[in-house]
Amino acid sequence: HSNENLYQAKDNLPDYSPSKPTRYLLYDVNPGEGFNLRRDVYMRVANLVKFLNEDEPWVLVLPPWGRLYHWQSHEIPLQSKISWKHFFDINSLALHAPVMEFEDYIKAMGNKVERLFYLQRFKGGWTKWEEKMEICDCVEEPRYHQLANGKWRGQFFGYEDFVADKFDCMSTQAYLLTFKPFLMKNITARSVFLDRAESMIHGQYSEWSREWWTARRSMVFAKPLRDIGDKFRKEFLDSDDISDKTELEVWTNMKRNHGDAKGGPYIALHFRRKDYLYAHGKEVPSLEIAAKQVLKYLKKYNLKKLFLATDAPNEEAEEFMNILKKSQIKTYRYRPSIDNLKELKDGGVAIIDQYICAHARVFIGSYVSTFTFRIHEEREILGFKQEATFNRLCGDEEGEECEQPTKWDIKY
Ligand SMILES: C[C@@H]1O[C@H](OP(=O)(O)OP(=O)(O)OC[C@H]2O[C@@H](n3cnc4c(=O)[nH]c(N)nc43)[C@H](O)[C@@H]2O)[C@@H](O)[C@H](O)[C@@H]1O
Repeated sequence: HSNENLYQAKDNLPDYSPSKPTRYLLYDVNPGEGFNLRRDVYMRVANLVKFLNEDEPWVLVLPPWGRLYHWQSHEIPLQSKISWKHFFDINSLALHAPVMEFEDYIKAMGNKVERLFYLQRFKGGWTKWEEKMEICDCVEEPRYHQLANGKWRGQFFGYEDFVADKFDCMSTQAYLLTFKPFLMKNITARSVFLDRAESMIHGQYSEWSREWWTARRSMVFAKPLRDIGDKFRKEFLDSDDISDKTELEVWTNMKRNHGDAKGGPYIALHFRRKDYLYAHGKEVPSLEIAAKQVLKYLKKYNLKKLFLATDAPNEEAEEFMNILKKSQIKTYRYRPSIDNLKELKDGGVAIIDQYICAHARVFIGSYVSTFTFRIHEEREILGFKQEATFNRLCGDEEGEECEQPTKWDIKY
């Protein structure tokens, strides 16, 4: 492992037998999926690589970010080929499983992968759950095509020269651990690409939540994004880690109890709008009713400031803030300049929003939004009381007593 671009925590890795060369696992996700579901898929693939490393040296190649449906800022150039270090702290990821950026993989192994598998369902679906996987005909038209030279081309994150030597569709209905014997025994390729990796199932959550949380805890946000979040907290929200009791440690040493964290003197709201109005209309309140609910929380916790994270168009956000203003509530939003936006990109801004939400005294989220879920988890890691975290806005028709989010306990 002399490659300096391979981030790995040395004391986290077993002694490899020198006879086993490093193998590489690459993956991608259904193009329609958003940023925060992709983060969940990462946790599964990272755990697969972690378990592979118990027997063989494997490195997880991080799929570049880009071309996500929700990244709609047109003021900045096409957002693609963004490396992971832009959003996450790579050294923290590497304390969980060996990882490397895609660009570094290309430098080491060239513009190709040996085997490419397109994960798909079984034809005809299933009636009873049983674990199985099988290389077979493609159920749907795959998003890869063969070139005259026999190699396979596909989207590959916008890397136009990248190819696969061999392509197969593979029907799977399996937990991630079942992929381990397949990768170790059934195939010998040094590099393997799993597309549609979201179909890989983590494992039964009750038994597996510790493993899931370990991977989750390693997903620390990149330092420059945390710094911007901290600056905003200090400047506008009277919030800092010492008074809020939210100091970060290296995640492997960090273990907090519910109630250890206090949070800054503000309430944070993640108000998902746009496509959510169509996808979950019943559970998304009108601006008026949302403001009413927020006021109730502010009163209950005796707070005056609201931090608003939202994907709403600007005019809609302004309208919402004006409603609250009538009740003397000042609402803050993180709004980067165009230059900052160019640097941070939509994904960086989303993370700063999540980071600030994670540090609030009380958080209110949006119904079944993975953006909200990742904030819940961040707050579990920091050690907030659960009643300060697992709250959501209720839809107008649902009434104020609507069912609140499931408490997703951190496990160490
Ligand atoms: C309806 C479904 O919603 C699912 O989204 P959901 O789980 O909320 O969460 P995500 O998968 O992250 O997708 C939502 C995206 O919208 C932007 N976004 C949403 N809320 C905010 C916010 O408060 N601040 C900022 N800065 N950006 C926000 C951001 O780019 C984020 O990644 C999608 O994954 C599905 O594909 C589908 O569209």
